Amino acid sequence: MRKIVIAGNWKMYKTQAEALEFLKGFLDHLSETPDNREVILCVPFTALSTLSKNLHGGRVMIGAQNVHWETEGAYTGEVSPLMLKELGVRYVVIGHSERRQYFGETDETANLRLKTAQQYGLTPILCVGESKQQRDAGETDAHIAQQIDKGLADVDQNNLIIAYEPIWAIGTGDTCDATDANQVIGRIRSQLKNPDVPIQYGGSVKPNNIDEIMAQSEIDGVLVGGASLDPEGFARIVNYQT
Ligand SMILES: O=C[C@H](O)COP(=O)(O)O
Repeated sequence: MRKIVIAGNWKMYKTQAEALEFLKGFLDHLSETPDNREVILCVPFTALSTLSKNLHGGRVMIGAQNVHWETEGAYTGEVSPLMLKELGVRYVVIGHSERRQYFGETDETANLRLKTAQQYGLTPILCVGESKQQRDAGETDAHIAQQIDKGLADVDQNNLIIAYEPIWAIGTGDTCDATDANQVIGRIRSQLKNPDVPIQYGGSVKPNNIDEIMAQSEIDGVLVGGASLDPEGFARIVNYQT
């Protein structure tokens, strides 16, 4: 059985104090859920240490939102996989569309980050997805196939999560139709060497659409942006009903 992975991506939100405040409310609202449901909070670098100390040994795990491909070096502003490991980080988001759009991330740099993350025992979450323009031009599958092909070159598919995030659905409230997302994810899976890689959907996931999204056969979890900032709402997403 493929595992289910529910991850929050806080992006550039929450100070340490706000992160602690979130945690109190979030843990209070989490119900007992099946063992195969992994829960991850991907938070800013500045909140990793605090969350790690306060979640130690619990069921909620910590993820970062980026990692450099070298262990150390003269790379001002970057953070290495060793630095993340030391803080108890287990997961790292790689190749998010916002990193591609604003910070020059490419399939090639995502590939370097993926390989180094795995080398240091981190599980990467590789983000892929098409723009509105690409979707309208009928280029969704070709674009994603290229992101997967280049991004996963020489990558171990036994320690990997993929997130399908149509760019036009991110932060817009314009969720991709669940059956449509299911089909795209099915086609991504058919391109993988390991069909058991968990594949998430991301893009305007909310407490009121999570049940429908998770009812789809190919969707193994969600990567949640805005709705993961609210403790009660994100707990509802984690506690989705089957
Ligand atoms: O990483 C998360 C995605 O960018 C989705 O963000 P959103 O849930 O705010 O649309």
